[in-house]
Amino acid sequence: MTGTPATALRPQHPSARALRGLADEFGLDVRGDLEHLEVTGVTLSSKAVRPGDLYVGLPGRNVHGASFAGDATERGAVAILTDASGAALAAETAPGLPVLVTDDARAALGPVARWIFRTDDNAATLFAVTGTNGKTSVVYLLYGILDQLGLTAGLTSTAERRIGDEAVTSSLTTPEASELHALLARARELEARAIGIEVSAQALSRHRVDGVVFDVAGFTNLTHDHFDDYASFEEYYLAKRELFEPERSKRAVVTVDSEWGKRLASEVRIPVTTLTTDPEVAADWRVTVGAETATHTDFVLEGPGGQRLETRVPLLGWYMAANAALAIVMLVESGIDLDRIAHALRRDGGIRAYIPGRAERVSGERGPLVYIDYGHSPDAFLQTLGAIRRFVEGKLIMLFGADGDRDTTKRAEMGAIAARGADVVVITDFHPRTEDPAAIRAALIAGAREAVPGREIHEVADPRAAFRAALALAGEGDAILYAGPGHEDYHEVNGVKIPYSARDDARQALREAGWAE
Ligand SMILES: CC(=O)N[C@H]1[C@@H](OP(=O)(O)OP(=O)(O)OC[C@H]2O[C@@H](n3ccc(=O)[nH]c3=O)[C@H](O)[C@@H]2O)O[C@H](CO)[C@@H](O)[C@@H]1O[C@H](C)C(=O)N[C@@H](C)C(=O)N[C@H](CCC(=O)O)C(=O)O
Ligand SMILES: Nc1ncnc2c1ncn2[C@@H]1O[C@H](COP(=O)(O)OP(=O)(O)OP(=O)(O)O)[C@@H](O)[C@H]1O
Repeated sequence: MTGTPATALRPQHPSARALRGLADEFGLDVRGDLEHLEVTGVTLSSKAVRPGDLYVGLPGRNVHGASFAGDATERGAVAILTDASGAALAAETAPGLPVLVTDDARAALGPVARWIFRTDDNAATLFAVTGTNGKTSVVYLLYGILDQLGLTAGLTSTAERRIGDEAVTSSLTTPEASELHALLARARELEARAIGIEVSAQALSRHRVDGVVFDVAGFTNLTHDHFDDYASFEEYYLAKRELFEPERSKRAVVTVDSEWGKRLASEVRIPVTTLTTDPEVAADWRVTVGAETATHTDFVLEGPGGQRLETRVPLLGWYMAANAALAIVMLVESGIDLDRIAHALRRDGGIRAYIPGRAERVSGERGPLVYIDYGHSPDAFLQTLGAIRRFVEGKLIMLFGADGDRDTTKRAEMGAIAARGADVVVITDFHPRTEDPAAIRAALIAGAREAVPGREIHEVADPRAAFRAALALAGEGDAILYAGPGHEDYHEVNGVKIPYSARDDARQALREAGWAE
């Protein structure tokens, strides 16, 4: 893959630091003259280099970053930090560029970025959220509630990075460390009071949140996903548990609905508060889900010392109540009074939050309900289908595909869950990348047929045509769940990102069908 885009949030008034100071601070081996050189930023993508940056050349899966040292120099890099093999490459591609050498440049990136962007001076409360599903939702819920409390907030998610009104599109769920520290520095300039950060297992395994200590870390759940990166549930769990080490987070809020959550709560070495939606499970905080409708979910949150809050989240499904409750308990653990939160939510008639492409309703008042969702794991399918079933009495049609070049072991289960939970299944293409799309569809169909042999299944390769096929099968009182594309605006085939917004296309198809103006 390519590097991070040039559209990261970065400080607009960075203060320069002497490059010699950096070399001394980290005991780096120096090749070249650092005299009078100053550094104002750092990035690991040559394409994102700005004048005054340190370019960090990392060995990647595809290529060694140091081979782009020439590109970085042309864009104004003052030096390169890399490993020994990178130093040799840089000497060829950018002769004259000072080289700082370290054993493991990826591991050095976080602390180096922290030093350059001076993010040890950080006034914002930092929230981290991990888990297989619900991370994006929780950071948007944190952001929404903080806004209702009148506090300038920020977030980094799979969809976007945002500080107040300033936002850029994300390419990774968790930014690389240089991008993360740049964002924290920008947050300081904008006087943000709190930031919610989605932390993936891959980010923990790949040093992306190094150099940051979170005030409160939250855990949602752990279910089948990413078995291309982790060999087993155990490995995947251990990668996530890393977030709750004392070096990374000060306090934890753990949802203990799952066995993994219970185990995590028993293993962490930082103060931990627990939360559950399960009446059979003991926990510090309890969520009781009330009415679940097409537009909102009501819940009551009860905690230690008789603390109680009754509110509503403008999103679909019991799990959004669980996500909202996790966000609220994380805020309480950061020192905000539950009464203050309750007052703001009462004033506004509930939580105000918009989460792009998470069970987002694109249909209007007439015709079938249409939801576009980002769910791409078996458990996300199960939960979202279950949530829609609660209030839809008509036919439920599920449209989806599966990622190419990603965990292939989940495909049969995705097909099976769709066949069990929906009345009609429509299989289409979803980012086939370098795989044969027909083979991906076949694996999904095989899983669906094995689970429910008589289920009505349609196979339509093109997503636009597939959505129209699903719509043609639906009428008033029915619902379509289109899972996978969520907020995304492209479809990836053979390394090429073809523009495609499922949300825009679905709205267009609803107009064509006469269901919308
Ligand atoms: C496995 C993995 O995490 N790979 C990440 C890694 O790529 P890589 O090691 O293969 O890098 P490479 O393409 O060989 O390039 C090597 C170096 O050269 C640099 N380069 C490359 C080209 C160029 O023109 N200029 C340049 O500077 C790159 O920035 C990189 O530092 O470094 C790249 C630069 O930051 C990332 O874009 C890339 O993420 C890829 C796209 C990815 O798919 N990552 C997934 C697995 C991931 O991290 N997912 C999680 C979880 C998602 C979820 O929960 O669903 C996430 O947090 O996003
Ligand atoms: N608490 C939850 N439990 C189970 N499923 C959930 C939960 N929250 C959300 N989901 C499902 O997972 C989908 C993805 O949600 P969300 O984007 O918040 O998760 P995520 O952890 O950020 O995933 P990703 O890292 O892939 O972006 C939702 O659209 C919904 O189908």
